[in-house]
Amino acid sequence: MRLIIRDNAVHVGEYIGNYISKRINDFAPTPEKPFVLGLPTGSSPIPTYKHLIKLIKDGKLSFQNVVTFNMDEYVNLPQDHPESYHTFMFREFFSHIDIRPENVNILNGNAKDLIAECNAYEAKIKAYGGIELFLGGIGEDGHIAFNEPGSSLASRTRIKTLAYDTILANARFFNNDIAAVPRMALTVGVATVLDAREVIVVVTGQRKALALSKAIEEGINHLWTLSALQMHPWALIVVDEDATAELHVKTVKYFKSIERVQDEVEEMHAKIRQGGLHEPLGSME
Ligand SMILES: N[C@@H]1[C@@H](O)[C@H](O)[C@@H](COP(=O)(O)O)O[C@@H]1O
Repeated sequence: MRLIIRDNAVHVGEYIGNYISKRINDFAPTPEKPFVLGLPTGSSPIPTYKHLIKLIKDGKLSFQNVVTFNMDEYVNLPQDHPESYHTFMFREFFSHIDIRPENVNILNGNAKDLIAECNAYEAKIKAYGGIELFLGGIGEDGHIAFNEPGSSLASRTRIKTLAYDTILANARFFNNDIAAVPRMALTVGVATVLDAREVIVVVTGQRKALALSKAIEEGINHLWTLSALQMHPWALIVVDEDATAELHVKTVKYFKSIERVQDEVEEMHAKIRQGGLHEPLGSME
């Protein structure tokens, strides 16, 4: 695992946006071989979406041959509700870029058969040959997607009851009315995320600092589901200075020191990928 630290949330967004852009451009996707990208909602990825939109508008990147799978969606919230993740994704990202609508995949929280919906989502990801890069965010309790504390680390796409902490945290999007926040969501599982060939997680703000330290300085634990990333061979967490507040100075210094050789390692892997080898060599760190 690598940890990249930037001054603030905007610089985090620029870093991740540039990183994703380079990965897509190096992959050179085509309609037959699209780049499959997993995406999150939440306020943390907004600077990344803003930067990707800029790169696309500047002609440096295209989403014509990118297929996306979103992480989660509320259950029983109308698709056109201002706080549905469908609405969020089109408002913050998709309606500003050149993605084909048929390449956008978001779980349908209003499906008649929610279990069939989740199983079909997993099957569709598999049919595309898996996710190349999954971008994620975390909740204050360390959840990734909606994999709340106690989620199985082997979990797949399924229905989840939201933790009270998450309902409280998300009430800000529903006029601070706790009763208006959906109680359930459909979410990809921890194992669905770990199956991606590469995972990048954005963590910004001091309110995420405890979750970050639990996830990277302690052992793998289902109470902090982000910690499962320790099992992934190609994981990157990009954070701002505020999010490092609970980390040991030694941890911060270590990750800053290994960033110095990162460009060299990246170049080497880009060459390998261009040579047709899509499996990373060993692990990133
Ligand atoms: N299901 C989403 C998560 O995928 C997201 O990571 C989290 C953080 O949101 P924010 O970035 O606004 O703190 O919100 C929700 O719980």
